[in-house]
Amino acid sequence: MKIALSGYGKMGKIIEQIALSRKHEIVLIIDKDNLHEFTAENLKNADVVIEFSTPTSVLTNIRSCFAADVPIVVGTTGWYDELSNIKAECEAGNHALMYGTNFSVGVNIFFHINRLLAKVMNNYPYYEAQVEEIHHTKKLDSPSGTAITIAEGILENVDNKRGWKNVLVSDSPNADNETDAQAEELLIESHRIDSVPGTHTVLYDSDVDSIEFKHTAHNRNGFALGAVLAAEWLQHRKGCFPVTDMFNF
Ligand SMILES: NC(=O)C1=CN([C@@H]2O[C@H](COP(=O)(O)OP(=O)(O)OC[C@H]3O[C@@H](n4cnc5c(N)ncnc54)[C@H](OP(=O)(O)O)[C@@H]3O)[C@@H](O)[C@H]2O)C=CC1
Ligand SMILES: O=C(O)C1=N[C@H](C(=O)O)C[C@H](O)C1
Repeated sequence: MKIALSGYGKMGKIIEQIALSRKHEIVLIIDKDNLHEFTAENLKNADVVIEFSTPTSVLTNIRSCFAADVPIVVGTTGWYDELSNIKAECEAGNHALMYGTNFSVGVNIFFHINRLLAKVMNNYPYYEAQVEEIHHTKKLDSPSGTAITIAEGILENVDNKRGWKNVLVSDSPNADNETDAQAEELLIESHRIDSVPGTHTVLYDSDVDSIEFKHTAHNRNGFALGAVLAAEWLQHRKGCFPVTDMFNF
């Protein structure tokens, strides 16, 4: 498969290595310094684009792929307010797009079990639910896209929470990390610590005990492999697909 990379940062570079190891070819690499090469003419050489750039550039890049009618796998987070518009444009133009806050197989298993666990916990409302995410200090968005997906999985299955509220916790000893979250809001606590690839925890806390459900990424390889698997899955399809469509849970 001929792959174009949109975004050649931490993820783009690992995706390149994994794609090559799976015998794919990288035919175009777009990053901030060569955006003028993101043209329909250049995209003609690609079977699929894998997009891991920034929340402010992703929408333009998706639309460039639609204009060139090349399938696109979007890993970039922080743009989901626009998802319904992008879905409509994708379907109206008969294009192909797969999106996901997290492409790793382990996290997608976690998403599935998180929903099942929330269904069980709905019978025990004296457990207070909370989501916690820890990422590296270079991360641009907060909360993480993954934490939002986890929160949505809980909110769809419990009756005592309506919407989520994020607090970006400073780990400095003098910080005031108070939150004005209402009882019916699900709290998502974000922490930024040097070089953490991504840790997500769901907590259910009561007066007598707590239950913790946690996913820890040891590195970025799982995200990158998932993105390449998504490109292989999407290549000959049309439509707008969430990454969950790739799994049979
Ligand atoms: N869905 C998933 O499984 C995962 C999603 N992510 C998400 O992927 C995104 C990228 O993550 P990561 O690689 O760590 O971030 P990086 O900051 O390391 O990489 C982003 C790259 O995109 C470049 N860039 C800036 N503007 C454009 C543009 N207009 N078009 C193309 N590229 C551009 C940046 O250049 P410059 O640095 O010069 O600005 C940078 O090289 C984030 O949104 C992150 O949350 C990350 C991991 C897994
Ligand atoms: O920016 C990152 O690094 C990550 N972003 C994704 C997110 O926002 O959930 C996925 C992963 O956790 C790493």
